[in-house]
Amino acid sequence: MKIFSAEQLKKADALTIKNQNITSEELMERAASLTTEEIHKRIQNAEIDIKIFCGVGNNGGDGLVIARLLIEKGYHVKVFVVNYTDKRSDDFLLNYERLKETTNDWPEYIKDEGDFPALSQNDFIIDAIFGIGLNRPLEGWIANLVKHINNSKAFILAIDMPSGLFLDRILKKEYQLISASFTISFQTPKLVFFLPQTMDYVGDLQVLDIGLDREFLNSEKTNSNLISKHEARVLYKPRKSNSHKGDYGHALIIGGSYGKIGSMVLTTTAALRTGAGLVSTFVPKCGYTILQTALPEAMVITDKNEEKLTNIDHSMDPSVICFGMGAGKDQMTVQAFKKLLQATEKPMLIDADGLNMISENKELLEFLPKKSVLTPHPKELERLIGEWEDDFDKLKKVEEFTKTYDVILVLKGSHTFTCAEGNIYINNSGNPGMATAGSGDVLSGIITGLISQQYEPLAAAILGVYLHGLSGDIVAENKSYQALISGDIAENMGAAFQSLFAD
Ligand SMILES: NC(=O)C1=CN([C@@H]2O[C@H](COP(=O)(O)OP(=O)(O)OC[C@H]3O[C@@H](n4cnc5c(N)ncnc54)[C@H](O)[C@@H]3O)[C@@H](O)[C@H]2O)[C@@H](O)CC1
Ligand SMILES: [K+]
Repeated sequence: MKIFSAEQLKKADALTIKNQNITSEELMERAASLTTEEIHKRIQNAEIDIKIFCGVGNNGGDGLVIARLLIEKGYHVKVFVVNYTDKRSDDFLLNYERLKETTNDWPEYIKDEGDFPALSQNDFIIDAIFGIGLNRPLEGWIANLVKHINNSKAFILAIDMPSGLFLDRILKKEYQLISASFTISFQTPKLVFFLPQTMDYVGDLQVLDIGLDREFLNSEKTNSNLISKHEARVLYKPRKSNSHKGDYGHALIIGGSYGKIGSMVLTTTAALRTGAGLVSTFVPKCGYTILQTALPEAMVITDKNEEKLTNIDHSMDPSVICFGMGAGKDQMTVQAFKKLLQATEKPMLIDADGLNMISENKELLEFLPKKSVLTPHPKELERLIGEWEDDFDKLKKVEEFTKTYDVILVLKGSHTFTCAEGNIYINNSGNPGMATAGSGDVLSGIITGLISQQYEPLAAAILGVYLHGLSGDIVAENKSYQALISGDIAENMGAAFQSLFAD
């Protein structure tokens, strides 16, 4: 699903109104009635106090329509108008009049701290103060109102987006914004819903299709995309019935050191479970028996050294090389890695200590094969590209890095971002149970397994990240977040592939 900027969303609204020959007020009614249906579905006529805070722009207008429709369904609703300016949008005014016609209980006005209502944690609060029209940080009594709402500990539903959040920048900590329990957003999600610094303010997310102009949504260019099942599915390449293992490539997985051979087992299992035709591993001698025992399907070649990699002499022509898991950073290993990079032309996958070695020996960067996939977690990324001011600055630096070295960066996190060629693909599968040792090793194996099967490295990264999350979701459903271990993610790749096409 494409992710648009505020300007693009406004353009989409305007085009929809024109092409569907409707008024902006009808579009607002549509968005708000779909939202009301969702609320009704969830709270099922519960006897709770619903308190709706409405701004005086169109986000407030949405709030007024939701209030009217909820009152018509018999809910107990109290509306507060957050009077941050004397100007009102036309659709706010129109719906203000309509609300008055529906109920004799006039909305209360909030003009300063003295007007703040008492809130209880049993209230159901709807935040319709600001949406995509916010143009400066919240200040004065409005900021205090947001603090008051957040402090209530009530359930907060944000309409379109939490008030105070910007779509294109991160505010300094001192500024207030609504910390929502749930956000219902219109048509397309917003980038800030997925950034580590802002995602917590959004709570659970639901995006409602409000029927904006299809033509615009399909043709408008954007560089951010959310990858859900539909987007992942189109990347999948079915297997021909007339095929043999040679068609699915030969993956060579290199890494491990004394005490860290387990990471190699995880990566190798994942590459096999993802469908690589052949998988060989290259490990220090101490890994031989472990890998041969754990994975009879894999071939094992060893370094001369017992405990670490010193000379990667493989004399093969693998379809893809994956390097770094558990490799350590010994100087001899750095030299072996350098030689490997110099001798490799095909895109590689580089993870863990492979990335750390590059960060500590920046001269290695110039030998990176083009289109290689690098999979750093946040600390590894920081070592690689340096510190960033905030998440937007990070994305800018990541873009520069991927363009300079012509590589694909997979930024691992609760929402993993795959970045290449100025584009961002945000993953929408996975769960907190996957924050566990070895989860990244499994991801490396999955992506390697896909590249081995002739997926383009970028497609392999996007699909691999999605399948990794999907497998984790399947495991968590059966085992809980706590009991999920990374080997389970590799073992359940079969269920993940099946689930990719199950609706
Ligand atoms: N345009 C449309 O057709 C639709 C719009 N919708 C809603 O409309 C929203 C956007 O509405 P608006 O563009 O009216 O903008 P908002 O309602 O988000 O903001 C209203 C106004 O607040 C003022 N403002 C901004 N920052 C402020 C601050 N820090 N302190 C005080 N005042 C400030 C600005 O003058 C701005 O125009 C969307 O988020 C969505 O909720 C939906 O109804 C769907 C259809
Ligand atoms: K809002």
